[in-house]
Amino acid sequence: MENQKRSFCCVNTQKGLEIAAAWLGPRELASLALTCRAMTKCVAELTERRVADVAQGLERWSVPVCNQFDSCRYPWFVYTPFCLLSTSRSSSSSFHSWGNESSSSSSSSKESLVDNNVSCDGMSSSLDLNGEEEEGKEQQLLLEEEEEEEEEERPLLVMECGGACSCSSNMCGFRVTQQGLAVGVAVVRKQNTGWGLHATQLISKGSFVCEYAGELLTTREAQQRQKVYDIVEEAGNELKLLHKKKRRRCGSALLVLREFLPSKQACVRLNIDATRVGNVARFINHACDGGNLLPCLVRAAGSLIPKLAFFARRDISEGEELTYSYGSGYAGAIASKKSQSCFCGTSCCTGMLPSDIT
Ligand SMILES: C[S@@+](CC[C@H](N)C(=O)[O-])C[C@H]1O[C@@H](n2cnc3c(N)ncnc32)[C@H](O)[C@@H]1O
Repeated sequence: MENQKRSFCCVNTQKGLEIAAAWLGPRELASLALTCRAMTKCVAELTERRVADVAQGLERWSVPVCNQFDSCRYPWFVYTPFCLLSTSRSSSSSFHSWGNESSSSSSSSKESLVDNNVSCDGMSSSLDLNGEEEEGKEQQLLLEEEEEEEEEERPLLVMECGGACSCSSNMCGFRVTQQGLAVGVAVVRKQNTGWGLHATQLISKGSFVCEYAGELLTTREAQQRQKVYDIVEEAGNELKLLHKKKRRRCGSALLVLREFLPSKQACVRLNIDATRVGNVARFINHACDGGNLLPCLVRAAGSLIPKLAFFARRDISEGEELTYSYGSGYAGAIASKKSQSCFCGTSCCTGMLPSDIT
């Protein structure tokens, strides 16, 4: 298939040169031919590098791509291991415009956002120190505790050391989500769900997998972008219908993250768009049964903005697809105008993907 594409590209280049021959002199034509050949080589090399490592060398290990299903390449996006401010953000926007859920409660919720006085002592209460039992895994989640609270669907909040702590960022065991992707994964294409993220190693229960990295947007920006994604998707679908091709989703990856007060009232809303700038988490698909990943809010001491991190809900075997529930109460994809069918294949599948229509 790849050879076929390369020869198609060469034929096109040859045709282009034949057409150009009518307009250009022999010297100009020779230099154009050289440029074309160099560009073809460059594109081939770039494609090879993209397939060899989605993370482009920015993670501790490479993330290969596997597509044995069709000839589709994974969507182009800029890789970032961590969240970034939106590139389209105006400089006058303040942090607080990122998403307080209600304008009336703005002052109190702003205060609750800024939590700079968290000490290392406080952190151990929300984390399980497995160091005594298993060497090398200093920080794991107390999953048993989470299971007990599952009925309430309360988000798990993890506190980590950060800029406000005096500990060393390399040595501290309370910074597990701060080093990027923590396990071996591959991006794999499947028939109904498109690209997905699969484990390439055994991941033990409670281990940190990765964070959901992307551009941080204001709610207004997020809503505007989602409208554009919907239009693009609709146009793409119409084109495919016209050419009698199978529908293929554009796979926007805009996620709404909510932090709740103990009263269960949402106080912070973050919009993370991994569609154009993101990390491997943009490939994680939904599963109605909750999947094998547990999304958690992580707050680092001294950092104003919480992040969404995924931990293994149970032992995950090599080759298994990584999934979580988009409708887990505080992390969900922003709604498309049209509802999307779910193909998670679990016994409790509702048939539709959960979405956030706000
Ligand atoms: C964050 S992206 C996940 C990666 C995506 N599969 C891709 O190919 O880029 C979310 C999109 O994946 C698709 N998706 C995720 N989970 C799915 C599921 N269980 N069934 C069908 N489509 C799913 C939907 O199109 C959704 O809008």
